[in-house]
Amino acid sequence: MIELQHVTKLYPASARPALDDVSTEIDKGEFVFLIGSSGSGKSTFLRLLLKEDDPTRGTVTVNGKTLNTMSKWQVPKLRRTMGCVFQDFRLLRNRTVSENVAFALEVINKPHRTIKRVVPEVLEMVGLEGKANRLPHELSGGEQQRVAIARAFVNRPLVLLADEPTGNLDPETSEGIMLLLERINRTGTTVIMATHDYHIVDSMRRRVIELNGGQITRDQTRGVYGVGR
Ligand SMILES: Nc1ncnc2c1ncn2[C@@H]1O[C@H](COP(=O)(O)OP(=O)(O)OP(=O)(O)O)[C@@H](O)[C@H]1O
Repeated sequence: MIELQHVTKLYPASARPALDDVSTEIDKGEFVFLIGSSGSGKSTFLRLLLKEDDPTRGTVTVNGKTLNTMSKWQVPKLRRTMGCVFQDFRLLRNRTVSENVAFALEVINKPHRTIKRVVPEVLEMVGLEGKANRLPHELSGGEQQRVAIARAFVNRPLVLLADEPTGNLDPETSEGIMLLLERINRTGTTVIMATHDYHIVDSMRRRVIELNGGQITRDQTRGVYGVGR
């Protein structure tokens, strides 16, 4: 479902490639940890999957579509099949919890009656059913991340990309977030998560792809974070 073939990404004015001849495949329904030190290329990897950037060389395929040759007007359709979660939550500050989630459906023109039905369902799934009318600043960090996950998942994406989703959270709260991502993964959604959190990687024992200087140096099923931490 996701394939990178000999992908190299060189940013302008940088001597070293952010990704250097990366080839890998990720199947539907997999849960993959993307690990590696700061600057190893994890975010670049995720950005290429979203076509936020194009590779300098090589091809990126998502769900049977080659992104390199995809025209601009097709990009929103691609992104509709992918949900994203970030370390800093990125919620709309002046919108309530339910408005934040509803917004993801409004922008793709879902009918009002669908939005009214689906938003409470997904808020219940993430454990926020009593907090629909709160503003983001009235929530804890873990709760804000749950809203972000609800927003990313409400459209039932094929893939969920998470860039350090537990980076701002304490270990206990992180565990709750991981249980939620596991639950989403069990619905058949592919989850790709960039992380530095070795406790999480070691306890979950899922596929681990390690990047080092833009190259894949390890790809292990049921992997651990590794010795180099
Ligand atoms: N827009 C950009 N312009 C120039 N260089 C960039 C840009 N984005 C990233 N880079 C460089 O590409 C390399 C890979 O960066 P990337 O953000 O993908 O790493 P990362 O593994 O996600 O790091 P971190 O764990 O710190 O988030 C780094 O050397 C970085 O400086």
